Amino acid sequence: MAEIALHNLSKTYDPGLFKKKVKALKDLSLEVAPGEVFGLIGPNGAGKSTTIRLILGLSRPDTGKILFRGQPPKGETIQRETGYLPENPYLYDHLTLRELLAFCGRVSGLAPQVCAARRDELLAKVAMSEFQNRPLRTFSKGMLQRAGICFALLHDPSVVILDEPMSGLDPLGRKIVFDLVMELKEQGKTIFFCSHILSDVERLCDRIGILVQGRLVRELSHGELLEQTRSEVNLVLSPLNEKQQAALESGPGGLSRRGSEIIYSLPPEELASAMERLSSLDVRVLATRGEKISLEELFIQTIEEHAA
Ligand SMILES: Nc1ncnc2c1ncn2[C@@H]1O[C@H](COP(=O)(O)OP(=O)(O)OP(=O)(O)O)[C@@H](O)[C@H]1O
Repeated sequence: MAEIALHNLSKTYDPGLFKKKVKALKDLSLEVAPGEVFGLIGPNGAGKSTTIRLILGLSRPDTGKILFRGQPPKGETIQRETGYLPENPYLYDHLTLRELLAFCGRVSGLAPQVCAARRDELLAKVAMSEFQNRPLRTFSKGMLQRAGICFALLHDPSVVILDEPMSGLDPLGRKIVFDLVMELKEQGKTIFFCSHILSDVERLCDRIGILVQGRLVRELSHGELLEQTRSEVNLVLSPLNEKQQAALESGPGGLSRRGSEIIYSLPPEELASAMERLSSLDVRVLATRGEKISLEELFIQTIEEHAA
């Protein structure tokens, strides 16, 4: 049974009189299995945070349903079972980090000794032990992010939902959080996260969904991603006439357009014969691109294909 199942969710925001309604999600369906790491990626405004808010019951869908372990989620189940890091954690400014975590432990019903042990462990992991007695209003963006991570994980939730966990972190902070998420994955936690840092998504996720303008336009398992991003030579070609295009389309490799560029993609072993074919067709190669399609390129291709 799926840990989280979203069935045909739609969500429209109505910003008020004379303002255009925003269709943030359109018929979104996806499932996250227990112990799976699911990465939802998409351009700004694609609907990622909206999806998270719906999963957590912080906002209601217009249509569709959400199931948590096969049941409509109840507030206390979500609170107990999930840990949530929002995109911009809003934490109580006047508390110190230590006070915040003590408060969080009490609300979650943790015994004081358990809470103290979890607090010390998490603070050490995100390298924040030395700042625990400082009020949160004195924290930088990256420090708040690390504090938010401790807040989300203190009660040892089985499902972890992270909205841009690397936001505002320096390279060392990013590595710390990356390692922490990897550790959660190894512990078998179910993780749902959104990030614009695609190299992290690629390394951490068992499955990736690409959201464009509120629609899930592509879903890939890690294996499918490796297959998609296998080695490939991308040649940027001079403009093609119909005859040249037809000749190239009938041979190995694929033609696609990226912006104004015409790209001819083929496996490296086909390169020599392709160059001969291009020369005989009088097609010029303007540039040769990276030999591996990165998730970044796949992401941009997908957005260009689906953006209206
Ligand atoms: N409370 C709101 N009222 C009106 N429109 C909203 C509201 N919240 C989000 N939106 C709109 O819904 C769409 C989806 O927003 P959402 O925050 O889910 O996108 P996102 O994918 O998380 O973007 P980002 O990557 O920039 O964080 C956007 O067009 C946004 O402007």
